[in-house]
Amino acid sequence: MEQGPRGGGSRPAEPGPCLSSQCGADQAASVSLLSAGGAEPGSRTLAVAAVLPAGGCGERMGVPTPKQFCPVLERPLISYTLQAMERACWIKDIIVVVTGENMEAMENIIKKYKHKRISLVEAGVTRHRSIFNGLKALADNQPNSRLSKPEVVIIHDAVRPFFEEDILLKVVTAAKEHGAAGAVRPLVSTVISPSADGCLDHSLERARHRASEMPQAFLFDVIYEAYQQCSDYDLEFGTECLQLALKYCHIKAKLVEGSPDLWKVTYKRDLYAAESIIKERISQEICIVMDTKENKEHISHLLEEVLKTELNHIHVRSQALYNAGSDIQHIILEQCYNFVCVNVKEPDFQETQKLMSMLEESNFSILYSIVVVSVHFLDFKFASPSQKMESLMCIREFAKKMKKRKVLLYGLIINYSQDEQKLQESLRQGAIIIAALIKERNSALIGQLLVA
Ligand SMILES: Nc1ccn([C@@H]2O[C@H](COP(=O)(O)OP(=O)(O)OP(=O)(O)O)[C@@H](O)[C@H]2O)c(=O)n1
Ligand SMILES: O=C(CO)[C@H](O)[C@H](O)COP(=O)(O)O
Repeated sequence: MEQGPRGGGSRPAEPGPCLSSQCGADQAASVSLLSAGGAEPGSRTLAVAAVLPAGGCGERMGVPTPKQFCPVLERPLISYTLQAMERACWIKDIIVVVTGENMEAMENIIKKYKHKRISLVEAGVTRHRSIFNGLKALADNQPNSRLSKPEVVIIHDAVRPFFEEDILLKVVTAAKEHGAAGAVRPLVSTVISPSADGCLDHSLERARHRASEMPQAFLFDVIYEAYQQCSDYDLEFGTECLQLALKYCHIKAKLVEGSPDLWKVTYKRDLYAAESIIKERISQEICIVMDTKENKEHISHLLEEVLKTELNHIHVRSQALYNAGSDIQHIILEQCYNFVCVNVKEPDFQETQKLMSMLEESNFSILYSIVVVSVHFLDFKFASPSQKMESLMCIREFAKKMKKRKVLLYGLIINYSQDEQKLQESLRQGAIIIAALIKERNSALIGQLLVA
């Protein structure tokens, strides 16, 4: 059964050229055609839409939830794909094709993560049938549709969350010129052909073949015509849209080399790989929140210096607590989801509490959990870490409360020794613990007090 498109977002008011990935979701709705050297001044704009098949059941994943809805860092996989697609503000409409039974779940995801420009269409029983349904929704003369036919359509699997705007631009530009285009990768394994008795018949020369990945893009009229003409056999068993354009419209697709991250999440191990990639990406920035920015001898600055040297692949910046409020939103918008809050004043937990209130007021990230490491100093020669721990026990309850608001809060006590060498050693140990907490984002460890 098919269903007409259900709008999940609003259409941009005025189409206009926009090539920056920074532009807002509602800003522009068309892309200037690119030459090899960049945007052609004065070139006319191109209406582009995208169809994302998301109507599969993920049999090979072997879990009850279809893989596109499986949580990765507590957020459904498909939300990452939509976020990546939305970054291309020149894509006018994004058609997500889902089964009737998952329609409501999809609507909730769109609402929760504030996805824009999305319309939902009901899936077919195979991937090709789902894509065809998505294309039908974009074709002319659809009753009660707010969608209009694009010149170029991108087709991209909902379960390929990692792609940059650059590859979208490349396939769209090539599709405009050649009629069809798709991302490809070198083969990892050699492809062999078995004979009926299960023995090797022949093997293909690996260097002469490519793995077909996504995204792909087509002149809309070409791919729509191909789907209208193709046989039931193609719709049932076909796996390659570029082949349909060749077979039915005699269009030879341009092949564009893509990045290794374009792979399709298929097996359970792919979910672990996806999680690692996302963790790696969001652990690249740390903001140290301290009570002062001036005194370079201050312990906060010593910690900042050690973090910079020990974690040299991570960008470390600092922010004075007294005026952090207005800047927190900005810091998160700049893709920083990690804060180290240095507590030097009494009572013990004051600075961290202040940072938490600021985070709450700033209506923080809806996309990723934020890690906050609450750092406390103590000279172990004069007081034992267990004494300090007692005074910091409130962190447990506080961490539980903040977890509900997508903040992962951990505590860290660092030995503030008068001995320069010992101090450097515990600061180094502290930096290693901070890096591990940020990298792992382990919710089982929230509210724990670690000692360096
Ligand atoms: N009837 C179908 C089947 C698949 N897809 C979508 O096509 C993409 C790529 O297909 P695939 O990886 O094969 O997904 P599944 O069919 O879900 O996986 P499996 O083959 O393991 O069951 C996925 O986003 C999937 O949701 C679809 O929209 N409609
Ligand atoms: O790579 C692709 C097209 O080039 C498709 O993602 C792939 O063929 C889908 O096939 P299947 O649904 O059987 O995994």
